[in-house]
This record gives sequence, C-alpha cells and structure tokens, in this order.
Amino acid sequence: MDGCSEYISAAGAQSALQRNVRDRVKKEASDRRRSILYLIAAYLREQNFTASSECLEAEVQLSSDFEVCDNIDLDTILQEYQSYYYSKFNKHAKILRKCNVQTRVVHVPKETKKKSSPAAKPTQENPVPQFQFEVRKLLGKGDEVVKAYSDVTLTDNQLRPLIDFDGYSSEWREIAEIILKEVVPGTMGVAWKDCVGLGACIELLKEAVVYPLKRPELFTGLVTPWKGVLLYGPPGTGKTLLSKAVACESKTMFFNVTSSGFVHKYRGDSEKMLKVLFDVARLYAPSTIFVDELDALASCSSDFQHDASRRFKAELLIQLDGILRDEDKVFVLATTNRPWDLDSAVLRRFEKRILVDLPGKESRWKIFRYYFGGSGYKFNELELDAMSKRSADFSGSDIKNLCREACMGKLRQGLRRVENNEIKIENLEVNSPCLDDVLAALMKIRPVANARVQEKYLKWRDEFGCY
Ligand SMILES: Nc1ncnc2c1ncn2[C@@H]1O[C@H](COP(=O)(O)OP(=O)(O)OP(=O)(O)O)[C@@H](O)[C@H]1O
Repeated sequence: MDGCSEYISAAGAQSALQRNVRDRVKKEASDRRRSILYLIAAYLREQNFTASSECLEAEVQLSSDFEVCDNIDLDTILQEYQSYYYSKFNKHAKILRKCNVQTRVVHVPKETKKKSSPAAKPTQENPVPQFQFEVRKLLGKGDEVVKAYSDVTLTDNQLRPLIDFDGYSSEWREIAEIILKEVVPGTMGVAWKDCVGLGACIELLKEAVVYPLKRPELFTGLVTPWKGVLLYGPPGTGKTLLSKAVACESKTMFFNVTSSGFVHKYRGDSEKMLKVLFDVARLYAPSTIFVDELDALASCSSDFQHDASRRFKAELLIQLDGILRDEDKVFVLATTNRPWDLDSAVLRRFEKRILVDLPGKESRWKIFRYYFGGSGYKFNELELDAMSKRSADFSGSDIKNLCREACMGKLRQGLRRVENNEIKIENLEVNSPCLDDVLAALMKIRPVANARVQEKYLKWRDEFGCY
C-alpha cells in the first residue's frame, strides 16, 4: 500500500470511530429521554393524575412492555440531586424560580382540554370519583396508623390519617407509616420532677417546647423558640431521661430516632428515611424529633460507608436548615456523650448545646432522697449528707444502681437466713436499708465517669458549648 492509500484507510477508520462515538452518544441521549418520559408517566400515575398519564403515554407512544424499576422515582432522584449539590457546593440547589408573569407561556395540550379527569368531577353515572375511591382504600391503612399512636395526647391535626395529606408517593407513605408506628407514646410516665437536679436543662427545654405552644404570641420576632438543642455529657447523667420527660410533658408528637437502629434498618436509604421523617414531623406538628447518640449518625468519622455517610449528613443539614428557617413547630432534640466527634456543620445547627454534667453534692443528695423516698425508705438529712459526700463522680444512673444494691444487700441478708433454715421464706420480711447498707454498697459500685472524664466535657463546653 502506498502512503496515500494508507492515509485514506487511516482517515476512514477514524471517521468510522467518530461515527460510532456519535451514534453511541445519540443512543444514550435518546435512552435517557425515553427513561425520563417513563419516569414522568409513572410519577403522574402515582399521584393519581391518571388522565394526564394516559395522555402522555399515548402522545409519546410509551410501550407497556417496560416499567420503572422499584427503587427509582422522581422524588428520589430530586432528593439525591439536592444532597449531592449541597455536599458539593455547600448550598441548597435551586430547583424552581419564579418566572416573569408577562412572558410565561402556559401550554395546554388539546387532549387534556377535551378529557376532564375522572378524579376532578364526579358525574351522575360515577358519583364517587376515582381519586376518592383510592383514598378510601388507603384510609384503612391510615386508621391503623392512628391506632398505633392512640395513647399519645394528640391534637386534631395529629389525629389526621396519613392519607389526608395529598401529593406523596406510595413509597413515601410506606416509610411514613413505619415512622408513625415508632412514635413514642406520652404515657411512659416520666415527668419533669423525675429529672432530679436538672433544673437548668428543664428550663431550657420548657422554653423550647412547652411555653411556645402555650403562649405562641410571646415567642415572636427575636424571641423565637429554640429549634435545635443538643444535650451532651458523661454517660448516665439523665440525657435520655430528660427527653422522655419532653415526650410526656410537651404534648408534641415525639419521634424517636435511635441512631444505630436508624442506620441499620434503613441502610442505603437512610437519607430518604430522614427526609420523610422531617416531612411527617412537619405534617403532624407540633412535634419533637429526638435523635439519641447523634455522634453515631453525624460524627466527623462515621463508620457507615463513606459515601452513604456523606449523603446522610448532607440531608441532615438540609433538614436542620429547613427546621431553623421555617415557622413549623418542629423541635429537634439530640443527645451524645461524644460531642467532640460531631461534624462541625451539624453542631452549628444546634442553637443550644447543653452540658448535662455529673450531679454536684446537692443534686446527689436530692437523687438519693428521690430513689429511697420513692421506695418508701426514709433517711434523715444527716444520713443523706453522708451518702452524697461519699459519692463524688457518681452519675444519676450510678446512684440509682447504688440504691438498688443497698436494698438488694438487705434482701440478701434475709435470704441467707432462709438458706440457713433460720426462717421460712414465707415469713421473710425485708426491712429498710440503713446507712451501713448504703456504705457497703458504695464499696461495691464504682462510678462510670470520673473527674478526668468530666474535665474533658468542661473543656469542650468552654470551647463549643452554648447554653
Ligand atoms: N438526674 C437524674 N434523676 C433521676 N434519675 C436519673 C438521673 N440521671 C439518671 N437517672 C437514672 O439513670 C437512668 C439512665 O439515665 P439516662 O439513660 O437518661 O442517661 P444518659 O445520660 O442518657 O446516658 P447515656 O449517655 O449513656 O445514654 C435513668 O433512666 C434514670 O433512672
């Protein structure tokens, strides 16, 4: 082959290659366009716009041989795009903008003008529009949901079944129903008075969730209620106890998000779940979203897969921003005993960050009195002084354990006499524990935290706390 024909054949091969690439790109674009149309048709059907969906299917000749895959819907795609945009550019994606009214063009296809939607107008032959029929079918499900949280004190709004809220996909409703089934009943019997020695935290929680509901007119302008509160501190100091009291005392719908359960149960779909959670909380407002162990969900180094964790955090930030910005009566309460591990962007969204510290001597005194008094055991002030003095570093939970151990110690003495056949078990009477029993228990039970641990929290509070 001479140089010229070599050149021609190389040029021919290159142009064939270019044609191939062009064809591939064209095919990809046309596949994409086709997928978009299927997605739109499915979305319209999902939203009960049956006539519009049929019209679209006819106009673009969609074949009934294809259907949208289970786990793809427009809502998910949009949500993922928003999360991606936020994590990439650190600002919210703008999906819509108001158009110029003068230049706006409204396109009404001829077919839809002729055909009125069966859902829109009941006729004599068909008095129950198709849409309402769908509603009835689903209403049964909604009723079950209402029953599931019927022991919560609910307002009229909160008693509305899910189906009353239009415009959500069936996937959204499925997730929403799971969430509603996990609403914490307000009948756990924990009152403010059970959170002994935690007066400052209680005041703040009342400011955030109780008073704004009782006297909303007092909380306007700059005096808006706190929307995000983080309770942090050593283990066993009553953070979860406080949140249970919020559930019982606040009369809000209380959504309990246990981090480990959340990530495990909805792995791969956590951010979708999170979005629905906040949607549902808004729909059923006033509500409280309680996130236990926030560090497991939003630490700088979350252990669930890197990408999933990034997307989850981005969605959490979007949702927290929404709560802070909007007027909705949704309050987010979170706890952690590793505040230093939290992602700083998440941390910033919690307007109040409160240390629930180890109880001081006076608080320990009150906690001893609370637990022994609650069981009918009376100790005088001097005895309570002695206990509180010797229990430095004990958390509320440690003190509770100590009280149990003291009572068990007394019972054990009696059981030993039964074992030695000194008395019959039927005749065994257990006396109140005395100070010696408590001191003996003090030798056995050691506190979980100590001054060094406490120091770490105090240091973090001085740097990042907001109380
Ligand atoms: N201040 C307190 N007054 C009365 N009881 C308390 C107090 N603090 C803790 N307790 C008791 O200890 C138990 C455990 O406390 P709680 O679970 O609230 O601690 P926590 O701070 O959430 O711990 P962790 O950080 O490990 O989750 C409570 O259910 C309660 O019985």
